[in-house]
Formats: sequence, structure tokens, C-alpha cells
Amino acid sequence: MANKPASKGRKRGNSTRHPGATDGVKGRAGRILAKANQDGTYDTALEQETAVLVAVPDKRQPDTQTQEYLDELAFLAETAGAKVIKRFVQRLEKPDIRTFVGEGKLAEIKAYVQHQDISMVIFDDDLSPSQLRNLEAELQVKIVDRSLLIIDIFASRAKSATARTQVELAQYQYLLPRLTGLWTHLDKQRGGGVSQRGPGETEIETDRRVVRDRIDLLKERLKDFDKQSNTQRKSRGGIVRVALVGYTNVGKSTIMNMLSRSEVFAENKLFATVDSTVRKVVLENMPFLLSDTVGFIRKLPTRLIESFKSTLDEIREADLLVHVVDISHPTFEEQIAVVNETLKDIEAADKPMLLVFNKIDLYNPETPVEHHGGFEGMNEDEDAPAARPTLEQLKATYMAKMHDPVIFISAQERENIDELRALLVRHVSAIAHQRYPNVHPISETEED
Ligand SMILES: Nc1nc2c(ncn2[C@@H]2O[C@H](COP(=O)(O)OP(=O)(O)OP(=O)(O)O)[C@@H](O)[C@H]2O)c(=O)[nH]1
Ligand SMILES: [Mg+2]
Repeated sequence: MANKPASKGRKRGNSTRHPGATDGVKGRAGRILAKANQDGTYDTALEQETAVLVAVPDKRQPDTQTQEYLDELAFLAETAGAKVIKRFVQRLEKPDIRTFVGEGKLAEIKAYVQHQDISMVIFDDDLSPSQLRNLEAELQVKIVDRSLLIIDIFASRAKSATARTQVELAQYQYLLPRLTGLWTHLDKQRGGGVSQRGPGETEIETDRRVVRDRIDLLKERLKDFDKQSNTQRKSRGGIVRVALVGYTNVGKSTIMNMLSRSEVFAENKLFATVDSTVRKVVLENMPFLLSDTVGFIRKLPTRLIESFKSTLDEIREADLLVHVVDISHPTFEEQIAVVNETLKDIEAADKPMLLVFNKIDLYNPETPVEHHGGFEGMNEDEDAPAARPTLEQLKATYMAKMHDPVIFISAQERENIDELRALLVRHVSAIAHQRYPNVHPISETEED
């Protein structure tokens, strides 16, 4: 499958490549933290990589929020297999155009990285190609930005041919604008070859062409997958389609498993699900298709959204969305907003929706809120801890404020699950009756 160009005599680094990566652009479209096996599967990194995180919030962003964003970045890094050793924060009106952080902070990070033998520096934002280059040259370690980290996790999780192709497309699209001569110093470091030189402009041009060709090929391949899945979807007939959507790690797969008694991979890591899974569920004689989809996250790279079009079609074509929220998460309100924004981006925002607040077993009003703007009525810009509302207060607030139906459950502790089922049946039936006014639900015996 690989479209391998003749090597230009440049020495190969460690083969941390995506199976489809081209030799000419070695390593760059590969996983940053894990090695691809011969069979195309991935091992987690053999030696644990150590990382420092860097955030450059603007001056108005409260500290607690910065820390929460960094908590999430640390969780992402951990999911990708790296151990976070330290966090650096620099408040700036706007990031430095050349090196993202200012000169002094850069020197501080450099000293730390060298002294502690850190293997990578992870930025909570996306870096421009030139910032990335300058930082690599300056810090002499792997530089990872938020997009690359997320794409890397997706790469380790994607199982189906479609998801793998989508990830590979995202990898090459990320890589293309970043192909420049200065990339090679890292390989020099790794390989240590004395005679290594950076590639000349011609080689870079060749690399770019190879990558562009690859992108075209992957897009073509995805079109074919699209055709196949369109046919598949048509063959599903007029059965009502429900999609579980939500921020990553909120419990979508757990709910899917519970409702469909299937075994979808659920785990306390970000992006446990990258492939979408569709199951037929029958509740109270009402059949419908339930799909579990990839979780959303703050600053999900748009490229990734674009390349995951086929996966996101499950959401786009659903009749009903079940928006799952982790109510125990300190920033759950922001997560709701991120999900709604992403739904808008993929043009799926105007669908009927049920809002399911999950993990009520973990919700504890005693835990002080140590961040800004988590709840109704809190001062958005106050850093001072405030009391959390009780679950009852939250329920009352949300029932009153949302125009979508709202339900509070614990998928893990099986709390309020019958109510969730009843709510689903009610809404699915309404859609089915609207579609086929004269057809009554099938009985269990007729099913299948
Ligand atoms: N305490 C508690 N944990 C839960 C509940 N529901 C799910 N979890 C846990 O939350 C973690 C994430 O659950 P998943 O079902 O994988 O979440 P997801 O939304 O599918 O996540 P992604 O696929 O990564 O987007 C797992 O460790 C679950 O066991 C719940 O009601 N209470
Ligand atoms: Mg999942």
C-alpha cells in the first residue's frame, strides 16, 4: 500500500513511522510515541518518554482555567504514553511569533529540558510551521503541539480501515506545511551520523510532491469507503438512527455497552473510541440503530474533523443525538459548549437532542470548585473557590434552562437507567411514527 519513493540517501531515523509513511518524509507522518509493528498494529512506547507542558494563556485567563487546560493536556500526553514531569506557563498578550514563548521562558525551558533529560516539549496550542522549526532548533528535542498529540492518539486507536485511512490523511495534512529543510537536525541527533546534512530544496520539493500524492490517494480511498458506507446505510432502511455524542471520556461507550449489551472498548483514557460502532437496539419492541462515536475535545484540529468525515457522517445522519455529559468534571459546562460548537462545525447542530448527565455517582458538592465559571451564577472571572450546587439544584437549573430533554444517570452504578430507556423509547417512537404513521412497532418475535 505504501507509495514509496526512492530514498534520497538520507539516513532513516528510528522507525516510528506510520505503516503508510513514505520513506522520503520518514518519521514525520508516523506516531510520535509508539512504533508501528509489521502487521500495522502499534505497541505503546517501549521506553516511557518524558515530557514538559507549555501553555501561553492570555493575560485575562484565570490561573485555575489554565491549570485545567493543562490537566487535560497532561491527560492527553498520558493517554499517548508520555510521562509529564513539569508544566511551564507564560502569560502573554499574544504568543511570540518566532518561538511561541518569550526569550527568557525559552531559556528556562531549555535549561530544564537539558538538565532533566526530557524527551519532548508539548504545547497546549498549535504552533505555526516556523515556530515549530525554531523551537526544535532551539530546544533540540521533539516538539509536539496539541494537534499532533491528538492525531497521534487517534493513530494508536484507529482500528478499522476507514479510521486508519482518516488518521493517515490527517497525519499527512499536518505534515505538508511543515516539510522544510530544518527538520533534519532531530534525525541528526537520533542517528548521530556525522555526514548528515539537511536536505536541499529539491529534496523538500520531492517530499512535498510525495505527500501531496499520498493525500490525494487517501482522499480517493476515503471516497470509496464513503460509497460503501452509503450503500450500507441505505440497506439499513428507514430504521431510526440514534448517535451518542459528547466530550471525550464522558461515558458514551459505557452507555452504548449498557444499552446494546455489546462490548465496545471503554476506558479511562481520552479517545478510547475512534472508530464508530453501530448496534441495533430493541427497547420495548422499538428497534433503532445506536452508534457510538469519537469523542470531541477543546481545540479539536479542524483537519482531523475534516478527515474524519466518514466517521462523523454517523452523527450527521442521525435522527436523534444523545449528548452525554460528565457532570463530575469540573469544566462540564465548557465541555457542553465545545460539543455544541463542534456539532455546529459539522452541521449537525439542529437535530433533536437528549442531554444525558452521566457519572452522578462521582458528583460531589463538597468538592470545592477551584476554577472559573463552572456553574450558573458564578463569577466568570473570579479565581476564588465557590461552593458547588447540590445535584438537586443542578437538576432544577438544567431542567429549567435547557429546551432539550434532560436526564441524570450513572451508567456505571446503573442509576436511572430505566428512565433513560423510557426517554429513548419515547423519542425514538415519536420519530418512527412521524416517519411511518401507519406502522406499529414490531413485536419481539418478528424482530430479526
Ligand atoms: N464513576 C463513573 N464512571 C463512569 C461512568 N460511566 C463511565 N465511566 C467511566 O468513565 C471512563 C470513560 O468511559 P467511556 O465509556 O470509555 O467514555 P467515552 O465517552 O466512550 O470516551 P471516548 O471514547 O474516549 O470519547 C471509563 O473509565 C468508564 O468506566 C459513571 O456513570 N460513573
Ligand atoms: Mg468511547
